[in-house]
Amino acid sequence: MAVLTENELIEIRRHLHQNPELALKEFDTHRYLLEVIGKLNQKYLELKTIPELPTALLVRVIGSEPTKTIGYRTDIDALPVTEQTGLAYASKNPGVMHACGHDLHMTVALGILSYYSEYQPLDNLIFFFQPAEESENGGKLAYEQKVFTDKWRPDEIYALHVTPDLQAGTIGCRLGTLFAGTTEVNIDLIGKGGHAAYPQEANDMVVAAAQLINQIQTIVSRSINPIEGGVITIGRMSAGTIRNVIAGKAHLEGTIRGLTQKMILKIDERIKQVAAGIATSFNAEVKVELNQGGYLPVENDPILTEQFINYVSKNPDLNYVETEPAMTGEDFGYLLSKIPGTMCWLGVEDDSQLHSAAFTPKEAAIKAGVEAFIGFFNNRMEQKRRTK
Ligand SMILES: CC(=O)N[C@@H](CCC[C@H](N)C(=O)O)C(=O)O
Repeated sequence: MAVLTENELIEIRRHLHQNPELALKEFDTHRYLLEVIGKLNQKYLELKTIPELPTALLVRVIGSEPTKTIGYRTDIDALPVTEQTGLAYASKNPGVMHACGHDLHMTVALGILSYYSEYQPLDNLIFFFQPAEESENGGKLAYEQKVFTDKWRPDEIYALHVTPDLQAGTIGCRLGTLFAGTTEVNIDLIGKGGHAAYPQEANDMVVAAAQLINQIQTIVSRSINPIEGGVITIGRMSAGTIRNVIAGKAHLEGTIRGLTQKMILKIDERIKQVAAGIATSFNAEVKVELNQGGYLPVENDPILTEQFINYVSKNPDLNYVETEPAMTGEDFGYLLSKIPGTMCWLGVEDDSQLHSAAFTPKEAAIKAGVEAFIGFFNNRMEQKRRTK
C-alpha cells in the first residue's frame, strides 16, 4: 500500500468509529492498527509493543540523516456513551462511542505515518498510539514502563485534539497552557439506612449528598479568583435502592479542573474541607479520594510552539486561529512535563460538543490535520539543517 488517500483514511476512520473500545480494553483497535500499519511500506518502520500495556503501540520511522527524534502521539480509547448520531457507521459496541474524536486522531496519525513510510523523513519519527486517555492515565503508564528510552525516546513530541468549535480543518493553538489539569474525585458518605417513615431513626445520606453537592459548587464561586477560574463537575452519583428506604450511603464521582497545578491543589484542599464539614454536620462518615494521575495542565513548550504557530499561521494552505485555554483535560500534559512539545486543536465543526452522544465531526478535517503535520515536520527537519 502506498500513502493512504483521503478516501482510504475516511474508510479507516469509519471502521474505528464503528468499533470503539474503553480505556485499556482497546484490543481490537490495537489489532486493526497493526493490520493497517502492516500494509504500509515496511522499509523504514520498526514496531514496539509493551507487554505491561498490551493495547499500546509505538512505530518508529527511521530517518535518512537523523539529528533528532520527533514524537507524535494519538490516543485510541473511547467513552462509555450510547451513540445517538444515526450515522450508517455508528458504533456497533453498545454503550461505547468515539465521542471525543479519538477515531479521527488515530486516522490523522495513520495518514502522517503512511506518508513517511513512503517518503523517508530526514529525522527519526516515533508514533505513539496511546491507550486510556479518557481515564486510567495511559500516557503516564507508558512513560513509567520506560517505553520512551534509548532510540525510542523522542526529543520533542506533538499531538492534536479535535474541537467542534472551529471550522473543519482549522488549526487552533496558543503559547502557554492549552488544556487544564484535572483531578478525579470520589466521595463516599456513610450514615445509617432506615424506614422512610422514621427519619429520626436513620441518618439520610441522600440529603447529605444533596447538601454536599450544593456546597461544593460554592468553592468555584467563593473560594477562587474568578479571573483564574476553575471547574468542579459531579458527573455521577448513586444512593439508595427504593423510594421508601432511607439511604445509608451515597457515592459521588466528579472531576476538578484548573489551568495551573496550584489552582487544582487549592480546589482539592477545599473539597476535603467542605466534605469534612458536611460529614460533621450530618454526623456521618466521609471518605474523599482524589486522583490526578497524569492529567497535568497541558503546557506547550514556548520555543517549539512558537515555531509550530509560525509555520501554520504563515502557510497559505492552512487556517490558523489563536485559541483560549480550555478546561478540557488531557494526559498529554504528563508527557509534555517530561518531553517538550506542542498540542493543538483541529477544527471538526459540529453543533454537538465533545463527549456528546450526537457528536459528528466533519471528516474533511482529516486531510487538513495530516497535511498540517507533514508540512510542519518537514519544515522542522529541514530547518534544523538550515540553522546547523
Ligand atoms: C479532551 C477531553 O475531553 N479529555 C477528558 C479527559 C479527562 C479525564 C480525567 N481523568 C478527568 O475526568 O478528570 C476530559 O474530560 O476533559
